[in-house]
Amino acid sequence: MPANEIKVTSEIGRLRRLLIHSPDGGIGKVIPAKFKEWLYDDTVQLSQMRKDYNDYIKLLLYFLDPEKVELVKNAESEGLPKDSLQYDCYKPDKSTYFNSDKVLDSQYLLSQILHDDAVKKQIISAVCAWEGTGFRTEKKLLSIQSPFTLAKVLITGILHDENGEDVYIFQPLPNFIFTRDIGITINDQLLLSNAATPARERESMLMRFISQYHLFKGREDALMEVSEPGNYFLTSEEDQSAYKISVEGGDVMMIAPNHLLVGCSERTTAAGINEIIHTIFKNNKTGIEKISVIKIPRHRSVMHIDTVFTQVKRNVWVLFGQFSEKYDALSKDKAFSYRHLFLQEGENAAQFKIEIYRFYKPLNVDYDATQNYQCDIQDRITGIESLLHDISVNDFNVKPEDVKVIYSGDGVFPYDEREQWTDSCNLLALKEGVVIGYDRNEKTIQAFENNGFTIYTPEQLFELFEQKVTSPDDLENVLIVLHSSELSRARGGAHCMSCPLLRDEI
Ligand SMILES: NC(=[NH2+])NCCC[C@H](N)C(=O)O
Repeated sequence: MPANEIKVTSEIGRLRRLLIHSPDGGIGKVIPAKFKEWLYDDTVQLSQMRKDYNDYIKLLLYFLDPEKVELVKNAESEGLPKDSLQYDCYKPDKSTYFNSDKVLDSQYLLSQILHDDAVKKQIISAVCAWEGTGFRTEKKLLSIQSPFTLAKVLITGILHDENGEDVYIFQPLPNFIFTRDIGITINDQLLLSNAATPARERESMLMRFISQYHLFKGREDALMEVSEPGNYFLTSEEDQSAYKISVEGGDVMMIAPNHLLVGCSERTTAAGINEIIHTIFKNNKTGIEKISVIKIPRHRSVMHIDTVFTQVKRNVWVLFGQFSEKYDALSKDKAFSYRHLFLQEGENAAQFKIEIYRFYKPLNVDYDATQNYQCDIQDRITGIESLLHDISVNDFNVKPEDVKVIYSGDGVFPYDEREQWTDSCNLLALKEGVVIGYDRNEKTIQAFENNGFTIYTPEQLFELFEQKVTSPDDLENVLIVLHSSELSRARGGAHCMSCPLLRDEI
């Protein structure tokens, strides 16, 4: 596998390379007054979160880069109990960092590109301009010699000053652990995010640099961006809010080689989706021929579609049952311009109304030559289960009677809602049928057991791997449950904490 190979054509093919970010010091500085703005709902005990996240990394290494497992095991056993040094092997700025080319930390990649002086200047000016800092701060940043330290400062916003004290120079990025949201691999192309809120805009910016100067170096034309048109600033405030473009990766799923799912949500706007549809259909290299758009309520509890459902196997899904079509009474079709499609019916989250539309790539049309091409909505799908059935049957050749939907909290109120809130529906597939979730979602876990899945904690699995009782290749129908009391407080699960770069084809 070449060290820079990037290609994803499904949500469940065996995972080979991904981008993550270990919880950094910025998370330990989140304060209640900033919850709303920084998209947190609670403070987090950083030390515990790190321990639980390290299990996640170790698990990823067992599956993706087993040679590095020895390294982290040795480092862990050398450290004294409770000695934080034992965890240094997980930190991208330490000399003992595990440094895998399959489990990549965005902070490490950032430090790599900061070795180049011209890139360093460009990134510092961009970040300082964006954060509105003065020239003094810019000079201070330029004077930091170690790229590893600088990468950390650019992410945490915390500088260790001359007196040895931590000072804020700009806001931290406590959501950078959710690498899912900053970019989406579509075949061998990358769609960059355009964050919905200022709290995450610096993340989008850093990802732009990381992908341009590292992941896609020499292949920059594989990067897709969506942003407002140049004359956007001329439009009225009202139009600006209607045409505002934002796209976050939790709303985009590369579900099958020719099929993309896009959520219209609190974070991804209708105008953003309009741009995605055109950008993707114009780019033949994506291989995408159909795009299904799922409109969910604009509500914090379901900020992206991956908080509502994720795929487990070709024929198995996990879904938040309150969004089941059994609860829906869809209105009759109307004629629409899809740009306004999702804004028509008000944004009353309490209605919890799901709408699904499918767009097909126009055939025999020279997309480039056709300005303002309108692609037709060809299908309207009645609800999420119908969509999931359609994908299993038509994209994966599953027999209709074999499709299974497992519900959050086993579909029982109030567990469905409680567990959806702590990411019961947000699972990451390491391979088909082997997924990572959270241990706190007990009723959902029970539902998985009832459907023939075996449940393991990371420790149990590490033990079984060590004793060679089983191996990542042998596992089938398994839900691995991470300790989650702290991780879940940041409001994202394993799906959010991963940006897949390479998966085997299904
Ligand atoms: N793909 C996801 N569901 N990401 C979850 C992001 C959670 C983060 N606290 C935010 O509000 O932005």
